[in-house]
Amino acid sequence: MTMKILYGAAPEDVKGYDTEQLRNAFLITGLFAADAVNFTYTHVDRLLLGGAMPVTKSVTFGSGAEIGTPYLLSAREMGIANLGDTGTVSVDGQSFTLDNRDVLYLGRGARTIALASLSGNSPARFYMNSVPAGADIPHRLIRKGDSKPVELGDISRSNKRRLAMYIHPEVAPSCLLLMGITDLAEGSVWNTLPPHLHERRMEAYCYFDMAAHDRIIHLMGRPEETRHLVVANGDAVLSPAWSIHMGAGTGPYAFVWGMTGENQEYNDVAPVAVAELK
Ligand SMILES: O=C(O)C(=O)C[C@H](O)C(=O)CO
Ligand SMILES: [Zn+2]
Repeated sequence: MTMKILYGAAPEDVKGYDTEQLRNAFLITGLFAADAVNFTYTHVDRLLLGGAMPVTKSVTFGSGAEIGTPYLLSAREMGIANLGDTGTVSVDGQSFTLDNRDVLYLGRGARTIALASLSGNSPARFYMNSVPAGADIPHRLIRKGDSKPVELGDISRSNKRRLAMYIHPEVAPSCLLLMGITDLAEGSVWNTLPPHLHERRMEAYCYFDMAAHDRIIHLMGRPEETRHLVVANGDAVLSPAWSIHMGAGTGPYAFVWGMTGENQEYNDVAPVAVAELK
């Protein structure tokens, strides 16, 4: 298991960042390496995010040595989304089978977590978000069919998409983690219109189901001074509370969004008109 640390950055820092500094601070790559578990610990609301792609063997994690607790989830909850083919997650002897776009909620107190693919030829790709938790909530598998769909956008504006809420008070409660998956309609390229800020929550996106040659142009920053990140398949971006987020792809894509902060009010956002962006 690897654990990289990101400290985050303030808007004033970003004013002077070149491309490499911006990417180092906000872009997380290499999450899905074969037979590895790669985590990034961020000081942005202490969101921990990670990826694992078991191919020839199962991979295990759960030690809290890196974060100063007996187990990684001694004081945390976690969402695990399967972005690949079928796989299993075994938690302290309890086994869950996750098909593509199923999400497993792990409550505080889980100790040893083993991840495996049904077939190494078409592996599972487990994407994980974890945040500090203040209560014990039972582990729960949320299948794609159990998620709450929300239709957004308009095909004539190239931004039609279906957002599916998984870890959300109306679907599967958690302490402060929110997690869902947004799929773009065929021919649509734009996500998250209108762009917005949510001062009370940070967010992370993981873009997936992209062709190797495609890229997402992910927009971030203060509305009056935006920046962009060029993002490849399987990469994640951090969106601090002060940053807008939206993006467009050069081909088909989907993304997992995860949030944490003061509340779980999905609609507690301040939209920004596109015409106000600079
Ligand atoms: O396409 C969208 O719109 C989204 O998926 C938006 C994210 O869910 C989001 O930014 C939530 O705050
Ligand atoms: Zn948002």
